Amino acid sequence: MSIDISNLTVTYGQVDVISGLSLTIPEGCFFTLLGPSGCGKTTLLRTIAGFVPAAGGMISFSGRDVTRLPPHKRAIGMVFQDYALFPDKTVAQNVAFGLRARGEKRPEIDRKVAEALERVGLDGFGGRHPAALSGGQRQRVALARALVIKPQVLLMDEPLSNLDAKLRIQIRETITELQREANITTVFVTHDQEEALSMSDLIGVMKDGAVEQLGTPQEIYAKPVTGYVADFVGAANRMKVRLGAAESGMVRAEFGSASILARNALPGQAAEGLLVLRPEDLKISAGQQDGLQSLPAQVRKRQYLGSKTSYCLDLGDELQVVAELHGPGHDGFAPGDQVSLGIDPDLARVIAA
Ligand SMILES: Nc1ncnc2c1ncn2[C@@H]1O[C@H](COP(=O)(O)OP(=O)(O)OP(=O)(O)O)[C@@H](O)[C@H]1O
Repeated sequence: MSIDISNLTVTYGQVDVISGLSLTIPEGCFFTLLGPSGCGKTTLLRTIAGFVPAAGGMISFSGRDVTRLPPHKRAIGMVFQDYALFPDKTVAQNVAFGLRARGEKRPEIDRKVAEALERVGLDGFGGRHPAALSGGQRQRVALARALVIKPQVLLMDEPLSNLDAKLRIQIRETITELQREANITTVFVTHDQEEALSMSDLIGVMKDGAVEQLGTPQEIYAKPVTGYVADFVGAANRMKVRLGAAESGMVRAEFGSASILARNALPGQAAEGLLVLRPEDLKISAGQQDGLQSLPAQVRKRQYLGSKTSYCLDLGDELQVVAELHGPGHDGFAPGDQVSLGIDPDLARVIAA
């Protein structure tokens, strides 16, 4: 099923939380809504599910208008942050719930429940109650319950947030494996950029009830179109720059008394822009580096992080950037050192200010 959202408006009281949002999620896609608390991710997900009514616009699943349908008629499976299991039912009864509601027969239910539990790695746990399970196991039960009804669309609202870091990575893998196996169109809500980047086919970065940028994880990370996206996904140095002459996709970005060539990712002609430099794309050396543009800099602070070292560098004119070095000798510079900051013009981008 593809999901088509067109001109959607969602209102709480008098306030439009989502206004005129349009979005297409292709069939089989693992789609993530990523954004900070309060940007409207959950509201959009719950509107797709049918728990929150649309005040305007249309939602359709592969061409079928579902805007006015209640959740149980939308063929969706849903997984919540707090698991939402029935505490007085066993694991097997929890997973069987949707099949029972559909009036399926006992042997068929037992077979499907056993198969679903096996797929999420909970073979033999059917007789336990949720209270006798760990958080990760509970979320696996919730996943089995959502998938056992063979939904056309899987909707997940921060399903990993209550789990510790190690479990989160394990369940992340379980979810993506099951999603790929069933090729089920999935909408996943998170505020965690690592989850979004590692799991998704497509990410919609949300801000104030709108999708600010839609793209693959690689596009969102390497080619953010606004400062908001650059800042929210990964760390980024952002600098207001004046723009000099543009030439074949490149533009001269001027700041303080220095300037560099950078990729021009601005939609039109502009006098100003925002230069975005990822810390890991910057190089530091004692002298000029081949093929890179060099700026004189002084090490202000150094933070040793084991696999890498993060340096805060003064560029003069009260400008600072953070550069991260990896590989042998990454901690080889000290505060006060005069260095050369190397910038690859292809990895420096100017976007709208
Ligand atoms: N039932 C409600 N009544 C009124 N306002 C609401 C209601 N639910 C959410 N809101 C408001 O709508 C906006 C979007 O909330 P939503 O829960 O969709 O954001 P979110 O991005 O999912 O945030 P979080 O990550 O914190 O869950 C917020 O400003 C929130 O305060």
